Amino acid sequence: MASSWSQCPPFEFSSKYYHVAGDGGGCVRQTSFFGGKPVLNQGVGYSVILGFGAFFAVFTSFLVWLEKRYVGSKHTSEWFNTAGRNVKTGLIASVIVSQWTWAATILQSSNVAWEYGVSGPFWYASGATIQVLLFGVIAIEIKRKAPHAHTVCEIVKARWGTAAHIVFLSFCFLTNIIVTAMLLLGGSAVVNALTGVNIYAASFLIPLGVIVYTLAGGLKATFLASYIHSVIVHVVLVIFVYLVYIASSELGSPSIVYNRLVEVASKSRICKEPVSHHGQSCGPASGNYKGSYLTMLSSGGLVFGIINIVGNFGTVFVDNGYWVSAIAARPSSTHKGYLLGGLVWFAVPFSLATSLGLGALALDLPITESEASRGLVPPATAIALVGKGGSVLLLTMLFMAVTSAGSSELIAVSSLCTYDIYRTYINPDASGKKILQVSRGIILAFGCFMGMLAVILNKAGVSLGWMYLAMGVLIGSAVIPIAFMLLWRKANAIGAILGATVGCVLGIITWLSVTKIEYGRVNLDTTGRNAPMLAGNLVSILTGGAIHAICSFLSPQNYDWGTTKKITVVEKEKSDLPAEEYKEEKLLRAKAWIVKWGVGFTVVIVLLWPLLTLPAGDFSLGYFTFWAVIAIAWGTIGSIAIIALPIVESWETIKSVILGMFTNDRLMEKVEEMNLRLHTIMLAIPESEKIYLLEKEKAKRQEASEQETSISAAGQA
Ligand SMILES: NC(N)=O
Repeated sequence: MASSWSQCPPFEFSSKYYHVAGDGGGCVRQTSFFGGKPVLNQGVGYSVILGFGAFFAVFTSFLVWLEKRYVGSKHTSEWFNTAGRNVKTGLIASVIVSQWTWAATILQSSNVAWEYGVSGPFWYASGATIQVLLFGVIAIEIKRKAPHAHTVCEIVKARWGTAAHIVFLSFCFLTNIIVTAMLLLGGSAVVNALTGVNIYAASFLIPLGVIVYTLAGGLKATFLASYIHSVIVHVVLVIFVYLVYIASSELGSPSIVYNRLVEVASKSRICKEPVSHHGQSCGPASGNYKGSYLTMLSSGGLVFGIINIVGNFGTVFVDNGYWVSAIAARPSSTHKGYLLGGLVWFAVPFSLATSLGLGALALDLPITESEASRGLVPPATAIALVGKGGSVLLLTMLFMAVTSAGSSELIAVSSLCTYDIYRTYINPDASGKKILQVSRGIILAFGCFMGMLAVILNKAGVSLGWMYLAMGVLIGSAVIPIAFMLLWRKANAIGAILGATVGCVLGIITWLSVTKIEYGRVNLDTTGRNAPMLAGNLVSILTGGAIHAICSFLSPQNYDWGTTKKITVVEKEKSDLPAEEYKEEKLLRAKAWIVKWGVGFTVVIVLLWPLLTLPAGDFSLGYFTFWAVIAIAWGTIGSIAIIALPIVESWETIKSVILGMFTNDRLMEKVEEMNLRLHTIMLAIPESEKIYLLEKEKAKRQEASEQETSISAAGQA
């Protein structure tokens, strides 16, 4: 610790980031953390991008083949786009977690921790969890009111007609483009900063492996890959959380982190040039109670929280990916999958940013505003704590997040193009084979487009942080109309169209006007500030909903979901699902369950929890330790649940695949052929089935009585 503030370095623990100027210019802080120099060589960068990409392409395609070979799934267009509508709770939860874990979840959450302190990770996590919990209600309504739909826009068209279909299709595509852009902006910036791989090359190469496995296996492939990605993300998450709060020699306990956070935010700290530079963290946090990083009383944190809530409603409710996952879920698993997925996902930004984001402040790293906005806070902390190993871990985690969320975006766009454009407007009688061909063509085309988009945005200087705040202004207006579609029978088409379009235009006008009034000029920097973003986000979502509500009250539709129930499947197949899965009473019970728990947890995490923290003001050491323990426990328990549950639930399938793999293939073929012959014989002779069942029963009884005899003989001996 420094004995005096004028001393250089100001803190011994961060001495390597300061030096004394030779010309008597005093204490000088390093001007940036990365200084434009990568810590890893380009070979590591290409190995991660291409190596993991190739590995997942081969491995996931292999898993899909195993499923086809030993479980007997038929690879029809329905299977490709809906995964058989039979996916269980654990896998759905893991899919939700990996689909919702973006580059921003890992990077931007730590950026807001670095800006606002403890409130940043909290508002990031709570402000983006509630949408998933509440979407559970929509997911059950899909099962009740549009059980054969493939996309959200099919439901829009069935209920509100062609004009609304075109409007909402545009909003859905815009959402996919925004999310994809953020994935690649974050992914390419970190790969470039850590390894020096050209940012444009990274933008094109990251989606490559994803395209291959999504092409090969469709939705099921992305689900299987998502599970593996989730496992890796959670293992790395736990490693980082334990490093910061338990194991690292640089930090290693909540009390060290706490004391350092108090020291770096001290009012008496000198923050003039060159002891610190503009945009680096130094001294009290502006807008926070007593300038402390250890308080929930942060105006910046709260404003970010509100923007975050609005924007993320858009990227869940208007992203076809979440509709596709709900459609793929087994009806009895849907609501539980979304609740579990949401609660486990909370840990990713909360636990990770409470560790790596606060860690960056506690280590007094010389990160610049521009580095933070590009998502470089967590890699900086990872490097400061464990050197190159840390950067490889973070790179791996980020690659998993980008590729699994990217594959979900590919499927979301492909199903929209296939069912809502091709099957609706071009070839309504398309066969399953044709649908499959088109789905694959779109995946390839959108995959290439993803790369080009990232290049354009990187060239335009758009950062991940800017895009993250702007998303709600652009798509927020479509959220309430889309929710009304399945929840409110009075909601009419004209209100939905006006709400979404006028809300969006008003949101953009407000955003740019507030920027001009507040800062005098409109550019990427000023439009990215909190006040204009807050105004634009709120106007967009609220006017969208208000316009739709007013129009619907004036001219209610009084809809009975008759046309949405008539949406047809392409290939009619015998489903493995028992008919009672779709029984109305069962689905109503599931709806009541998710309303209770989804709304309950929403109230707890966006109202109760923050309100209860207010009396704490500036956290004491004990309070912060409790906070850190929650972050550690949530991260650990969530990780165990998301890793173990899908395996436990699918254990029978895994066993039969393993058995199949280790049994002679030719033998399996013979058994299958014999089975087919016997089946044909039984069909031809109806009594044979009855005789077979009687014989089976007789054999069972005989076996049981033989066992009893041998047990009593053993007892007598
Ligand atoms: N998925 C998000 N908002 O990180």
